[in-house]
Amino acid sequence: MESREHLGYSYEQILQVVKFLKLVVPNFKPLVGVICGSGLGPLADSLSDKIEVPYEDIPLFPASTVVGHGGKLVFGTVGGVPVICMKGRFHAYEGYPLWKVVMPVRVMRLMGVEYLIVTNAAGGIPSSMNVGDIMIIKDHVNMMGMGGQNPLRGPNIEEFGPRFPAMNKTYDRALVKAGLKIAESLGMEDMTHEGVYGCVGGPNYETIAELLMLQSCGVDSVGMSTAHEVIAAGHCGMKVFGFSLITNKAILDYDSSEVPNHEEVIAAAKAKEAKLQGFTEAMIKHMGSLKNAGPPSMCSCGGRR
Ligand SMILES: O=P(O)(O)O[C@H]1O[C@H](CO)[C@@H](O)[C@H]1O
Ligand SMILES: Nc1nc2[nH]cnc2c(=O)[nH]1
Repeated sequence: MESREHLGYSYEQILQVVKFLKLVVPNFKPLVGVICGSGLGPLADSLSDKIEVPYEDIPLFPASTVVGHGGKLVFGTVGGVPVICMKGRFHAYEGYPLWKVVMPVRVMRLMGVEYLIVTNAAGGIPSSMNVGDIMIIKDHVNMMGMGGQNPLRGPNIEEFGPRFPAMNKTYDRALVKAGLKIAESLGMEDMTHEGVYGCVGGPNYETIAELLMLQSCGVDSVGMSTAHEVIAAGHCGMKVFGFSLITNKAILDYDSSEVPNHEEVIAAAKAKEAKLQGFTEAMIKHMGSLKNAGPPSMCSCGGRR
């Protein structure tokens, strides 16, 4: 029979990674997973009792190749809540197949993660969004997925979830509302929006015509990541919360002299480091309080571990 290895890791291979990590952090069961976007690695720095594991030491793990993405898993706690952070994510444009891009999400799930916080740097399309604002993600438009590039392509791993998972409940509504309230309580309401993330393949930034098309599709922030991780997380029954840091304003004017670049993306993230750390910490504590109030009812779309 033809080998199907090129279509993804098997469940056993992912278990192998989990077994390795459980030896490194015995008795550690993370409740919350955090994926740090471009320049957002410092979100992992506020963890207490940190244990850092470089990606290159982890069997089967890809390498981080993008500036502003470290390359380590960080284990620790925030207000007593056990957390695992990906300091550095993987993107399709780095040359990785999407099943490899999302492998760490599945590893997190098997480690015990129930809540996933995805973060990203993104271009802001509405004129009301300014550099340094955050946009809490209520939904996404996955341009890559609609074109057939999906992390769930290939043999379905039933242990994670069903062949045809629903996605309309994937960004947890209660967490979106809690995020808006928490932003307000931290005095961040003027810089906080709620909107739709658009995932494109990259690595080039968008043409003006592409941005106008995304705008007409209801996209508010645009980037080259996140949707894949969210699909994998939804498939295996995690509750997802996400936000974009608006690192640049989408250029919709043919006569503008501005051009987007990765240096401004990293600089915008650096400028908001402390605020974003505070916000993420508060979200993690909130998730911890939900857990203490009772087990989360997992989405019907998966989580059959
Ligand atoms: O989505 P993250 O990883 O935050 O990074 C965003 O910033 C980079 C481009 O500047 C791209 O990788 C884009 O996806
Ligand atoms: N595709 C895309 N990714 C980004 N990451 C940060 N800013 C942008 C942007 O404007 N477009």
